[in-house]
Amino acid sequence: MSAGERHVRLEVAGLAAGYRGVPVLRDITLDVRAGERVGVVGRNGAGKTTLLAALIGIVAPTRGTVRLGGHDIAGRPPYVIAAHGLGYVPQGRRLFPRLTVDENLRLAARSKNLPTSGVYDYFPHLADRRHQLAGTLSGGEQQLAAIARALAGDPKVLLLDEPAEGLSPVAVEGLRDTLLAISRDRGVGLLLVEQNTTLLAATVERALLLEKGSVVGELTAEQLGDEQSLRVFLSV
Ligand SMILES: Nc1ncnc2c1ncn2[C@@H]1O[C@H](COP(=O)(O)OP(=O)(O)OP(=O)(O)O)[C@@H](O)[C@H]1O
Repeated sequence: MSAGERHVRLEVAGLAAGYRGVPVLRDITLDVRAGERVGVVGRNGAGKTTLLAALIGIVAPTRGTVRLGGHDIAGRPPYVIAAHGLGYVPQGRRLFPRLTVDENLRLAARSKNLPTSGVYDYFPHLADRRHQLAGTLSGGEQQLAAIARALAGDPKVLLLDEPAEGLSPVAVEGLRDTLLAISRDRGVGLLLVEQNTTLLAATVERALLLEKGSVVGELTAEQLGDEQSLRVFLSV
């Protein structure tokens, strides 16, 4: 890997997408630098999940460009986009419940022939449970396993869809520490869709405000630290 590839930036311009001809994303432009932690906030139905789905190739963009490390990946199949270095932690985790933690990770690592061992450095608790069926883990453990699985594919930028959903405050703290460590140590950029204001405020450096499929503003770290005004933006 060249030094350039280690510092991969996600650049999105004029992205539009929808479902069966109904537009949802209208004109999305955003940028995530190497190691940068960016949030995406917005009310229910604003298009947050659709944005991540369009970036990873699950929903086909109808317009715009998505560049990762200079490669245009818009509209490519998800496995090609993942191979370029975009990782995805979907809402609801979507682990294979009847496979072990380790089997889940090895599936993700296989396409790149990567070892999974280094990933466990960030998840010592999971290392102890690597031979346990993923479906038998607690909610917090499953969330960490879903992130570990994405990390096993060696992403340069990681998309996360509401990882704090359903987690206890203690589990959210663990999640925060893990995300900060991944971004700091590996230079992985994060694009975090999240309604949990505690996790957002503690994790991201800025957040894009999505409304009706467009980015209408940006919240600074200072605004993110003010949970009360953040709740107003999210109307939660
Ligand atoms: N599979 C789908 N088929 C058709 N329409 C969809 C589909 N998924 C989402 N939509 C519609 O797209 C719009 C944006 O939904 P999306 O799930 O991206 O929003 P969101 O901001 O992630 O919302 P939430 O916070 O509730 O998860 C909504 O109007 C939704 O009804």
